[in-house]
Amino acid sequence: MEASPWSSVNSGIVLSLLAVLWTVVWNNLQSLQLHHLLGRHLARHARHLAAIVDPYLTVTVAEHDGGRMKRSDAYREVQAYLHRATCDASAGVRHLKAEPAKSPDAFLLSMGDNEEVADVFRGEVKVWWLAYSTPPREDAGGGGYYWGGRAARADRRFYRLSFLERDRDVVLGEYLPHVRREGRAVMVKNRQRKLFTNLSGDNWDDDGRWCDSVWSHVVFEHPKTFETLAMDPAKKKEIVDDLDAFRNGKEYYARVGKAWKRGYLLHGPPGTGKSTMIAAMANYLDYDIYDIELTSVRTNTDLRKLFIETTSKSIIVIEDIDCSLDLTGKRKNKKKDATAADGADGDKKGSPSNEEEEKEKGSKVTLSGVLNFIDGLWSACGGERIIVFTTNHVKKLDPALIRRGRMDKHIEMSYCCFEAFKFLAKVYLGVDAHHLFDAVQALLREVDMTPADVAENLTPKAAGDNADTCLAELVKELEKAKAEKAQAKAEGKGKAAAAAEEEVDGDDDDDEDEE
Ligand SMILES: Nc1ncnc2c1ncn2[C@@H]1O[C@H](COP(=O)(O)OP(=O)(O)OP(=O)(O)O)[C@@H](O)[C@H]1O
Ligand SMILES: [Mg+2]
Repeated sequence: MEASPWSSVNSGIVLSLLAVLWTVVWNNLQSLQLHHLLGRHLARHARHLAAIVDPYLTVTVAEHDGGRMKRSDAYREVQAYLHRATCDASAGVRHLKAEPAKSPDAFLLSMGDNEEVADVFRGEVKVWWLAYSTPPREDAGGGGYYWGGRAARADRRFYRLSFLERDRDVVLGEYLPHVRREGRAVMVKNRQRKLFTNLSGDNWDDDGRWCDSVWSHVVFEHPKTFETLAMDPAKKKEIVDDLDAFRNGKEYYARVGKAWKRGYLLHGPPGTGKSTMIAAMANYLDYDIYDIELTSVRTNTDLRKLFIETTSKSIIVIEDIDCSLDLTGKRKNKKKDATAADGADGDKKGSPSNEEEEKEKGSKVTLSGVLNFIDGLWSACGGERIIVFTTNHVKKLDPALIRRGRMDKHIEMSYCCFEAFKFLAKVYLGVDAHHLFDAVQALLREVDMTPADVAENLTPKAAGDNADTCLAELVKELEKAKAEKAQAKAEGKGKAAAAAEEEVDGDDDDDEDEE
């Protein structure tokens, strides 16, 4: 049957009328700001319908983009960028999420799920940001795209940007880079320094969600700065200058083709300020600290994972590296095993002993794992990282571990010198000079006392304590230490003499036996 010519004319008219009607309704919706009254939900659907006559484009920013182990920087930057718009009452956001900000009393607020805010760029380009989440992927039972898998089992979160097709070039070419730049600036302003540890595998992430990050953290609030760190002023200046050169060295490192990282080895007796120096460095540079407990790292692969999850502008610390693992031994064993395995007989010589098998059950991190960690290919990821090792026994360490290029700067933290003492006296007691200073200077030449012990003696303990009493106490302690040293020396001499005498006697006996 042939269709009536009227029917096509009629349907054409009806469609045109509907389009006109819709345009009128939509314009009124916007001008009357009805979408506040009707609710965000309705407005969103209205916009989708409007796309029929004036199409919209969208850009989605995922919290974890495919295969990424870390949270996407872009997502965090968008979140930070939208902070102000989110808090603006006129935006009408009703459900907010809060996370700690830099100041102890403040929060960084962001949109809750299904909330939307509008933004205007250059006064003419209007865009809309929607926050939403989707349930976890079906296959997110185990490892997932994030280690351990628990993060993969959490809801997946996104921001969706909608804009008119006619604004495509401005939004993609200018607006989005603007959002990232501004977001980064907000993040820097609100940044709280953090102290990370690998001791616990589980923790709450920045958005208050439980996740399987290899790091857990607390806010880093150590009060020590270079202003309160006692050491030879020239040495201190050298370190501060070195840190400045590193921080400002992005172009230099790129020019010479080196990864933007620097290794420091802090060595010296207990209580000489190695850990304190790390805190002062972090405060000076405004970097996070990642404190690695190496004995809790099971394999070299886990060590690499730890490294990948560290962020730029951070200090990665391994304290007491000599005690952490038998790093020197491992390398030698490996060589020995390899030699044995290569040998023609290839029998029991190459197989590890029971004792070694026991050891293998614990941490399997090897020296080569640590060397790779410091300057392997992975270590170049991210940039702007300082790696610090501390040790009380520098001679115990494998030379490969601390050679220049890996540990670029070796800093010896020594017993308290007179300069450091004067510094502590100023900080703790507020005095630049005192009649007991000469006595302290003379005693410090003869006795080794750590800055930690000097500081302890200079700390007022009772209500009436002042510079006189504290300095007198310090002199007393130094004299006591001097006497003990003299006694130990005398006893040592006595023992050595006795041993020598015994040896002579023994020799006589041997002679007798021989006879
Ligand atoms: N150079 C210093 N200036 C100011 N205070 C210091 C200094 N050295 C140590 N102290 C004080 O002594 C205490 C112990 O210092 P710290 O923990 O840094 O020593 P360390 O060298 O790391 O010791 P260890 O080898 O046992 O880890 C700290 O509380 C710190 O305040
Ligand atoms: Mg320490």
